[in-house]
Amino acid sequence: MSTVRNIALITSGGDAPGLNGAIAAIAQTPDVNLYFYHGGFDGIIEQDPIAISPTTAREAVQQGELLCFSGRSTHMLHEAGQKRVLEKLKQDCIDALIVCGGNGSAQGARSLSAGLPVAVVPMTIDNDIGGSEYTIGHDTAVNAIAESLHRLRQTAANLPGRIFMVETFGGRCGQLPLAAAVAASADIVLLPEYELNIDKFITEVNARSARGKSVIIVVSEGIYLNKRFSAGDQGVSFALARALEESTGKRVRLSILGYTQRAGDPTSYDCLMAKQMGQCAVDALLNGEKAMLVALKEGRVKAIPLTAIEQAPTLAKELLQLAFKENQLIQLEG
Ligand SMILES: Nc1ncnc2c1ncn2[C@@H]1O[C@H](COP(=O)(O)OP(=O)(O)O)[C@@H](O)[C@H]1O
Ligand SMILES: O=P(O)(O)OC[C@H]1O[C@](O)(COP(=O)(O)O)[C@@H](O)[C@@H]1O
Repeated sequence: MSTVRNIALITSGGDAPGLNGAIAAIAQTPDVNLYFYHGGFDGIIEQDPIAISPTTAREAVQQGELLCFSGRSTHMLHEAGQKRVLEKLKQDCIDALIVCGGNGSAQGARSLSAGLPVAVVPMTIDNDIGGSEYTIGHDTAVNAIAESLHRLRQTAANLPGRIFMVETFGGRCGQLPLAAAVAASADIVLLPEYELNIDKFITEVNARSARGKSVIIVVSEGIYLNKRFSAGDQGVSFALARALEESTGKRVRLSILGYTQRAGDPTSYDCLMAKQMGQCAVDALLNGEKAMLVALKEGRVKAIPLTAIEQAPTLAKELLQLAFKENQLIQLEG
C-alpha cells in the first residue's frame, strides 16, 4: 500500500495547452487526493492548496485555459526559498509534488527532491527538455504556427512575388520553428542554434525572390543578431526585415505570432500525451519513485530519473534532415 495519498500539482514557466489532460488522469486515480497551488513554486509558499474534483478536471481536458495557473518564481533560485517551499508542503500535509513545466522547472523540482517525492511532467510549447522526445503543448503550438503559414501561402499565391517573414517563439531552442516550418513547407527557417550570416541570408532571399515566387521565411525570436537576447524578447525580425528591404528594395511582409501561438484549445495529440504523462507521473509516485521525469522515449511514455535530463536539448535530426533536403536551412548550407 502506497504512503502517497495527498498529491499537489503546480504548473511552472510558460503555460502550454493540453495540460488539463494530465490533471484529469491524476485526479481520477483512486485513493489519491489532488490539490493545486496556483502560481508555480511561489504559489506553494503564498497560497492554500485547492482540491480538484475528478469531474471538473475531466470536463476541462479539451480547453485551452489551464485549471492551474502557471508562474515564475525567484524564491526557488535560493536554498532559503526551496526550504520554505518544503516546509509549506509539509504544513499542508502534502505527500508528493508534481511539477509541470520545462527545463527550469525540472531543476526546481530536483532541488526539492531530497525533501519529498517529486515527478516532473514536461510542459512547454518549445519541446526543449533534453531527455524527453515530447513536451505537452508543442503539437498545439506547431499547429497554430503551421496554420498561419498556410494562410500566408494563400495570400502569397494570390499576389505573387512578395517576401513574408514570420517570427515565432522558441528562443533558446529551435525545435518549435523547425517543426512548424517543416510541417508547412516554409521556404526558409532561421534557428537560434546556428549562426546567421546576414549577407548570405540576403543573397539567398534575393536569389529566390528573383525567381518571381513569394518567399516565406520563419524566424525564431532568438535568432543570432546580438547576444543580449532573453527568451520572450520579440522583434528581432524587424532588423532582419529592414536589412532585406534595404538590399532588395522590396517590402517585407512581417508577422510576429507572439502569444497567440502559445494559446488555443489543445490538439487531440496533446490531450492524449497529457493523459498518458499524467498517468505515468501518478503511477511512479504511487510506486514509491522519488525524483522522476515523465518522458517520451522511443515513442513510449515512461518515468526516468530526473538526473537523466540533459542540459542542452538537441534538435530532432529527422526534422533537420527534412529541412535540409528542402533547402530551408540556409544557415547550414555551404
Ligand atoms: N536552476 C534552478 N533551480 C531552481 N529552480 C529553478 C531553476 N531554474 C528555474 N527554476 C524555477 O523554475 C521556474 C520556471 O523556469 P523557466 O526557465 O522560466 O521555465 P521552464 O520551466 O519552462 O523552463 C522558475 O521561475 C524558477 O522558479
Ligand atoms: O511568458 P514569457 O515570460 O514572456 O516567456 C516567453 C517564452 O516562453 C515560451 O513560450 C516557453 O518557454 P518556457 O516553457 O521555457 O517557459 C518561449 O517560447 C518564449 O520565449
